[in-house]
Amino acid sequence: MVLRKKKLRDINVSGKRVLVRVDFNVPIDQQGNIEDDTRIRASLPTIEYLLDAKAKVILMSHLGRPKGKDQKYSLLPVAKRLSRYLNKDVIMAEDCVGPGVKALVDKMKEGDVVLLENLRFHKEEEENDEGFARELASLGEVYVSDAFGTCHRKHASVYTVPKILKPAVMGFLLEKEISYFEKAMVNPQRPVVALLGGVKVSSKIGIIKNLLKRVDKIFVGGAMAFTFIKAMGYEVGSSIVEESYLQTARDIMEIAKKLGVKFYLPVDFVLGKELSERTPTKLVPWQEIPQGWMGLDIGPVSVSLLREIISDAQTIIWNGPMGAFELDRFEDGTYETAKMLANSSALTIAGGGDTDHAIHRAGVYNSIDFVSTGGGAFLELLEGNTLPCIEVLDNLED
Ligand SMILES: Nc1ncnc2c1ncn2[C@@H]1O[C@H](COP(=O)(O)OP(=O)(O)O)[C@@H](O)[C@H]1O
Ligand SMILES: O=C(OP(=O)(O)O)[C@H](O)COP(=O)(O)O
Repeated sequence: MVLRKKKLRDINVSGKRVLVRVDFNVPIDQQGNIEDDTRIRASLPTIEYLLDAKAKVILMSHLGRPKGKDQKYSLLPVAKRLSRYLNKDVIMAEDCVGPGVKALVDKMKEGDVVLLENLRFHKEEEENDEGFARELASLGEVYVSDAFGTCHRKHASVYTVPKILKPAVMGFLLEKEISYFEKAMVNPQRPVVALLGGVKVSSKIGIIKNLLKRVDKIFVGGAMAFTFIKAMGYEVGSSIVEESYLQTARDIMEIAKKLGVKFYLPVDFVLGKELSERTPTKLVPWQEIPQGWMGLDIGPVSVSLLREIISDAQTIIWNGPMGAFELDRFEDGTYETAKMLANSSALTIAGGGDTDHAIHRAGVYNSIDFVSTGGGAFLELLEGNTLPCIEVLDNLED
């Protein structure tokens, strides 16, 4: 992955219709209130730059996974929020393609902002339909990609439009995501420490294997730890275990040893009888989990161990909660991890949908160097995969 030679600052956008693919896929509650607008704020530098440069800004995004035109998934609440941040009108288009939209963008003036309606109201978006991509492309004179969270999807607006509409460049958010990722994974300051959590070894196996090649130390917490502990022959009570991954877990520990990567597991756990707020709890060392109890968070000694592990780190990468943090009784391990990163002088990078959520809830979002706006896209990068929509931009002729 390379940062393309031609950047947003290098092209002339003054007076031009600039079609910007953003990821405004934000959580919205039943009453239409935006629960977390991080992704909207993350694209403000690109939008504000374009407005300062006197462009006509046409924004497009998907929201959720609607089946057809379901107004529950309208981007109208996003237009209202954006309007507050920009302190100017954001004109909500009735659709994202069609004669009405064409007429609307044709009469835009410099400094106008139009938000197209949810791209996924048309199945052609996810089908990566070329005709649909051409219709979208015809709305602009310049293309800017700022939708990092969607870059792992080969969808029309983010994968095919940049092949049609030139010049096509990355927005500032995309550049920032890539440059932080490269600082952590390609040319990192060492020692590099990876902290992993979450539930399934099966879904993180590619990430663990890729990280083993790149980091100096790795700590595996969350429910994943129990597959490793069981693989070593210990009792884990009714904790979540992936029985079919026990050998994989042994292989991973063996690879770590061969590569000289220090591999750590939690040394104590907060247990519950069940995954519920009302369950009784118990704190035990890792080798003493009784029958009928499940590990739902890492304990305080594990938190101290983590503090020790990261004490000399120059780079820390975190993905996956250390426990079932959605329940108050099992939130401490995850929140302490978040706070530790926030207080560390290392370069700290985190990502993943639940990890992002946990960092917000721990109240330390602004103290971590970089929290990726991508869930799936960030995980793909951690796994060592390239993102198709970034590759498209990398491969364009300047
Ligand atoms: N010990 C545990 N038992 C049950 N669930 C756990 C445990 N540890 C972590 N989790 C759960 O893991 C989930 C997040 O995992 P994951 O999806 O891998 O994270 P991310 O979205 O950040 O990549 C959370 O819902 C959390 O409750
Ligand atoms: O929120 C997103 O992905 P994420 O939940 O993995 O971060 C992106 O907007 C992509 O959405 P999708 O997973 O419905 O294709």
